[in-house]
Amino acid sequence: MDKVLIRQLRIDTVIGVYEWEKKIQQSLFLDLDMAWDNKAAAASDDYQYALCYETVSNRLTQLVTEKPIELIETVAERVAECVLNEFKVNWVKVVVMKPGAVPSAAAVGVEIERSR
Ligand SMILES: Nc1nc2c(c(=O)[nH]1)N=C([C@H](O)[C@@H](O)CO)CN2
Repeated sequence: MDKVLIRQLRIDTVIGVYEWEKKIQQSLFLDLDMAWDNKAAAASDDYQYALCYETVSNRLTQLVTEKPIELIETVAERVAECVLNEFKVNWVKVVVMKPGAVPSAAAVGVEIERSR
């Protein structure tokens, strides 16, 4: 299966369940695997057939920062829903990592796969 990938997309936003977290911005890091047939884009060398990782990244940054969210599970679900519905992707894997949330861990996170 062909894919378009986004790695370590940093999004600074209000995220967390605790009161102190609602007053600060923290970084999330997103990895996305998006099923996409890359043959047409490669054969034609034409951008119109490509799934634009820049457009997706910008949209996801807007989506995640538009209002405070408590759980990273919610972030992952909203991101997956957006990619499936707005970009006509049929399958997506989303990893959301929150570095620093557990001081003794490099990062903690969630991973989901969704399809339509
Ligand atoms: N499964 C989850 N567990 C926790 C979350 C979360 O989003 N998903 N969030 C927190 C706190 O916000 C934490 O990150 C503060 O350090 C705790 N557990």
